[in-house]
Amino acid sequence: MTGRRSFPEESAVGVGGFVREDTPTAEVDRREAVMASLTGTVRELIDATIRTTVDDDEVHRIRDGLAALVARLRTAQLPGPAGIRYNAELRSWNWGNAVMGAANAIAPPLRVQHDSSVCHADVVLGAAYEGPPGLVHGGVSAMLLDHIMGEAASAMRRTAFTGTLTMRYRRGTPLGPLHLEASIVREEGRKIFVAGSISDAGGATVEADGVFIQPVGTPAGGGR
Ligand SMILES: CCCCC/C=C\C/C=C\C/C=C\C/C=C\CCCC(=O)SCCNC(=O)CCNC(=O)[C@H](O)C(C)(C)COP(=O)(O)OP(=O)(O)OC[C@H]1O[C@@H](n2cnc3c(N)ncnc32)[C@H](O)[C@@H]1OP(=O)(O)O
Repeated sequence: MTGRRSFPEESAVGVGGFVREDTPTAEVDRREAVMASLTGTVRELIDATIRTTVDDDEVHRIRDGLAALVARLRTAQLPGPAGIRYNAELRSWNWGNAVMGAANAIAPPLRVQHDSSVCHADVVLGAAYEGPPGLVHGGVSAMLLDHIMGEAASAMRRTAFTGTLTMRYRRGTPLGPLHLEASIVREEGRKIFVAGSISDAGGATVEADGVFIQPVGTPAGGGR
């Protein structure tokens, strides 16, 4: 143990949704790096579990060792999902997010770059994302595109929920290095139309169109 105080502050714990915390950005950054290092190892654990060929007795010993570690993590837990948190400087963090959460080993994680009109991300998908043999599960492709297209729609300044997501699986998406892109096609009132794609070295494997909707009462955020 490092002797650091627990995170987040006791008063900030809430269930789901947006949670305001008074944690300084430097402390959020520090804790995020600590959690990301744990998450990276858990991600390794997932891959190693899928691909292991150790014998049954060794599997049972490893299971018992892991159960003890789970019990240690359970000694201090949020009462529900991690939600989205933000501080007075509007530094936000959603460490449980299924696609980019720093504390979620299921997340590849996707690191989205925002250029002027295009969001893009490079990611390497391993054995944990397999659907057909050697290929990315179609639901995983949809999940990743939903996220990057949602980020494109929100431009990190407004809330935009997925209304409709249409996928075209042009050919199998191989596990390994992939490139994702998303951009806004047009806007009509609260509706934001977005196009997205996943590509390997040979070009697009999946293309998607999405309609993202700004919920009533949320800030419009201003022009792009
Ligand atoms: C300065 C302030 C900054 C604030 C910044 C805050 C946050 C931004 C920051 C970061 C965000 C970062 C990243 C985001 C990343 C990823 C995003 C992931 C997105 C998701 O993973 S999110 C989960 C899945 N998603 C849902 O869980 C939605 C459940 N659902 C609903 O919450 C409602 O269903 C809703 C809101 C969709 C609509 O509800 P509603 O009441 O507003 O809609 P309403 O009936 O008024 O229709 C209005 C017009 O939209 C058309 N319309 C309606 N529904 C449609 C649909 N489904 N498809 C196509 N068009 C539709 C109508 O046809 C009409 O069109 P028209 O006006 O032309 O007639």
